[in-house]
Amino acid sequence: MADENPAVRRLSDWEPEPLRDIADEYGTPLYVQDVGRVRENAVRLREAFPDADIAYAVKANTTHAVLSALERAGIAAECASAGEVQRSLDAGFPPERIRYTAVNPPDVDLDHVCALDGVDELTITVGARDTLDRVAERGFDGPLCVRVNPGVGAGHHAKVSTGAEPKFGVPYDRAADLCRKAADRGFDLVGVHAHAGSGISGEDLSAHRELVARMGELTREIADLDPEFVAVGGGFGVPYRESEEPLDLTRVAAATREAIGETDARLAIEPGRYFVADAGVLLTTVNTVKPTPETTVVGIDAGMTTLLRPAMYDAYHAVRSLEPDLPRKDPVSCELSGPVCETADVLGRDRTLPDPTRGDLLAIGNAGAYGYEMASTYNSRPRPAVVSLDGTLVSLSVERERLSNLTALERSAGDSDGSAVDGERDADGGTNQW
Ligand SMILES: Cc1ncc(COP(=O)(O)O)c(C=O)c1O
Ligand SMILES: N[C@@H](CCCC[NH3+])C(=O)O
Repeated sequence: MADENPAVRRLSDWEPEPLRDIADEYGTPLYVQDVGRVRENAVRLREAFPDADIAYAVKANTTHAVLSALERAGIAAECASAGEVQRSLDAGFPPERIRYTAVNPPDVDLDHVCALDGVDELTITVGARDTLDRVAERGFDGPLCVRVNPGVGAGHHAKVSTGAEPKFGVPYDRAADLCRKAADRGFDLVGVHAHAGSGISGEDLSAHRELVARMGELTREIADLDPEFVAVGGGFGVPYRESEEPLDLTRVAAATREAIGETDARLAIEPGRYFVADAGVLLTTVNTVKPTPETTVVGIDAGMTTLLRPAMYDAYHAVRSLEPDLPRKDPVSCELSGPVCETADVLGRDRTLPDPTRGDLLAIGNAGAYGYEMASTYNSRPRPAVVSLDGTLVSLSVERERLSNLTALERSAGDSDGSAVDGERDADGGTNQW
């Protein structure tokens, strides 16, 4: 019998017909996110970490459908900005299930979060003494967590290895002191937090173990402060290549429990990618086929502004034609090039496609995490639409951006009628972002 909740959903596992119908109806480029698969990923995380507090790192995919599904599944929300906090509240997360991990937070973010109804139930994680002072200035007296720089980083690329970057968290050997000072100042110190980086593979868990061991040690050092939880971040990788094996979550959980050692604090984890990556595909249409001496260039309507990961991290995403098996000529090796005027605008090199032809529909795999979230409007390219899939239910989650949206915020000198517009300084000198 087929496994009802397999550890990975590969691009080849997606049924082509429903995706073709969705592309016909909504056009391309288009992200399709299967909310049912997001729930399955949540179930496997729960089974592997039955005693842990599990949060979803919202930055991976903030679509309302994803957030509300995870809220209903009882998962918490880990947020990197006031915008993510607001989206989580809008999706129904109660403040007590929201953790705001503030990294060099702009004033507007702290102003917004600290003025929210129920802010005294929401946990703010601070990674600098300055941030502690700034939340105190705003009267925050809710649950507080200290982000620690564990000095151990990991991840699929140097640009996503955070654990040893000075930007993130209080240096490990000063963390206990900051926790004590916070408690002395009357803060409700509920936990400590660290995150090694993103895309940790099962092949080498040594960095993860080391980070967890250090956090266990720190938790014992401040045991007299009674921390409720020790958060060891997210970063669980997913297989992007069809040949890669999925992460063995049970093994990761066992390694985590062993490394953390004795503590009364609850373990907390906050994966992002793991919940959503294999639940999403990006659909794109071939618009140009150009044989060259080096390769066949296959021009598509998605590019680095739609899916930034290949340009930014040299990330690999599987590609597949969704065309029916017509009699086609031999498969060809090709380069998938986007419409953006940048050399980096290539979503895949040395890929084999069956006789690519103008109008073909292609699917790009594992696009559910950090896909739409990192889309931009560079080259004045409107961002794509997002459709959610839940069983047989298909619904539009995010409308396709239009050219008129791109210019909607523009002002010309002399346009102003003297009234305040968003982005101008308001009366007390702040900039209004809401
Ligand atoms: C603090 C923090 N927590 C969690 C995550 C989620 O990482 P991932 O999506 O790799 O699980 C990130 C992103 O790397 C992060 O910065
Ligand atoms: N955006 C990165 C991962 C997240 C890093 C955030 N700390 C990626 O697409 O792999």
